[in-house]
Amino acid sequence: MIELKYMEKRYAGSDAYVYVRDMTIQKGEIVGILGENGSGKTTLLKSIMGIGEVQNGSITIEGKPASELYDRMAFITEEGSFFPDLTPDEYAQFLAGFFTRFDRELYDKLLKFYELEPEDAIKTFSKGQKAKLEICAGLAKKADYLLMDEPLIGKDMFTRRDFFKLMLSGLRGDETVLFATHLIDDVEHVIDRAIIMKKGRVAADFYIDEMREQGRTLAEMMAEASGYKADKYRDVFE
Ligand SMILES: Nc1ncnc2c1ncn2[C@@H]1O[C@H](COP(=O)(O)OP(=O)(O)OP(=O)(O)O)[C@@H](O)[C@H]1O
Repeated sequence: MIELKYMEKRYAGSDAYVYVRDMTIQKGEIVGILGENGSGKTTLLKSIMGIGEVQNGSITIEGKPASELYDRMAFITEEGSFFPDLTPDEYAQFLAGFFTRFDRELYDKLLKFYELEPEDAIKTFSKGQKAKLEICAGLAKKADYLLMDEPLIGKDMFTRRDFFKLMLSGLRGDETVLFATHLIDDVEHVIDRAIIMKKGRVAADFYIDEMREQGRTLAEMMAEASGYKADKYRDVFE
């Protein structure tokens, strides 16, 4: 279980402010963290991972700080956590030494699936290939808490589809998955719950089953929670 209470995050030299009063994410939930650009999705995920200091409040995972559970947590981001001079093979050796559950066999199978060359320097990979490597590493960590920040951005349609199939097939069922994305059509059928951020606050938090029972779609919920106005663009021309 992930618990946040009165979390306040400010960045030096910026007015940005992310505040979460009370949020509990149960074990086994697959949660979409949604919201417009700059709404606080990455800040929320990084704070849960214990990356960067939060000024106030508490964030615990199973009652402990993230630093005590590092080898049961994985964070897949666009930025990547690999060292560019290493090869995927060398990167795996590093990961195996650091993450006790690292599954080398799965990692190698994923590399093969994504057609990534284990002996080439990572710095020679394209952006998409680097992101795929990050997915291989993240999934092979066999983490209980899998946090992902836009792992699908810039990926072609087939890569996105495969990603969900790979991720969901590899889960045991008790992992907690947090998924920050703008690709709501892709995640609507994958997530159990949606948390919509707006200007650093939680604007909506609901279960997808309840949403469907009300005959609503994620796109509608997003537009409502974000206060999106379809004709706002006209202001530019007035
Ligand atoms: N390193 C930083 N220094 C200063 N301000 C920051 C920093 N990182 C984020 N912010 C600010 O914090 C707010 C939340 O940013 P965050 O990256 O969490 O949003 P996001 O929802 O992930 O956005 P996007 O969808 O564009 O990736 C924004 O106003 C942003 O400008």
